[in-house]
Amino acid sequence: MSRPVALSVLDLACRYQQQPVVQGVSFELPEGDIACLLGPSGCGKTTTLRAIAGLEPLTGGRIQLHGRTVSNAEAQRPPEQRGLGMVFQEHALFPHLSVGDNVAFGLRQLGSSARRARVEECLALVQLPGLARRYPHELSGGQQQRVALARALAPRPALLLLDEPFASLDLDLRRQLNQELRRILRQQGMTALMVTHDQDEAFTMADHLGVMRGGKLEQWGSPEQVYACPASRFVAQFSGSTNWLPARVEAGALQTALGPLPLPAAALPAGALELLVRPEAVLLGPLDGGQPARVLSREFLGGHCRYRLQLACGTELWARGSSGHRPGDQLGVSLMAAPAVCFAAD
Ligand SMILES: Nc1ncnc2c1ncn2[C@@H]1O[C@H](COP(=O)(O)OP(=O)(O)OP(=O)(O)O)[C@@H](O)[C@H]1O
Repeated sequence: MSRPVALSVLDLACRYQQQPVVQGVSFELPEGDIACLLGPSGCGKTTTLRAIAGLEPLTGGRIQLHGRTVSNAEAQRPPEQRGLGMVFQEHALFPHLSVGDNVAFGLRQLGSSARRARVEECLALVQLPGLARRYPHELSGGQQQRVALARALAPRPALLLLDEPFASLDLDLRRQLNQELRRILRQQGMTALMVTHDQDEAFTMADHLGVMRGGKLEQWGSPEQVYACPASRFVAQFSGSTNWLPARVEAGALQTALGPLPLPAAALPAGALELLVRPEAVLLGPLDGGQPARVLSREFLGGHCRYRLQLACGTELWARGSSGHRPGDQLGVSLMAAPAVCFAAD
């Protein structure tokens, strides 16, 4: 049975100084799921998040929380009446309040002992038990963001909005905090929408991934769908490494330098085509095991190697594989079986 929809965004449009910055954005987020909006700088991710929070007016469309409209072009409910939690990139804590008072900020409706208990519970959740008396300046950047998360979670919001919450931290700490954040959100059954421009972060966090470009949502789907079946060349490129192999429809199949492939179910654009080939879908084997290819270069990356290959027709491809090949080696190359994804040639 499908879960109720916590957040519904329908045909959202926002402008700054008459300039459209978000247009026609629509998606639904079921209760208890985590979504990420991914896209390059300036594509409208933060504006979308701020509109959901009630911090930006809409010029068109509608935002609903649990089926109730909270924003449209005519009216919007104030942010504090939306039951949302928010975590921003940095400078989120009140510097003059202790950690405990920061976390207690949204708990004024509770009695003092219930409030203290909830503060301790939330600090334990973010792995900072016993730090309630410290002040923000006595914490590391990572600890400050954990406190910001505890503060946002404390009133049990119906939806948590996160805008690049760990962007100011170094990569290892960011990875660790992302994993913890996902565990905490799951454990709490929290619905969350996070903005990021980091593809790895989006892939590890999200049940639903929205890829934005130029104020529009180019695709909304699971990370696996977005990666395997990108809706556009841009989404393909933004969601991982790509090769583009020339292809044409002939004799009821897609003809490529790596052999014929079954036609995709979706209609193909007319004219010259290019097939999306992810590097890990290029299978490397003995020369008699596929189309001949020469290794042009090899980069050792620890767990695997990245190879630049040249097919007999001159086409070059990225591939990944074990460390056993050297520049100049002749290999047999084939493609992993997967539904073909093609776009009009660039
Ligand atoms: N207050 C503002 N006034 C005018 N233009 C703005 C304002 N805020 C954002 N913009 C513009 O709106 C567009 C979308 O900005 P937004 O912050 O939503 O993008 P973003 O995808 O979140 O980018 P980033 O990843 O860099 O934060 C950009 O072109 C930006 O320059």
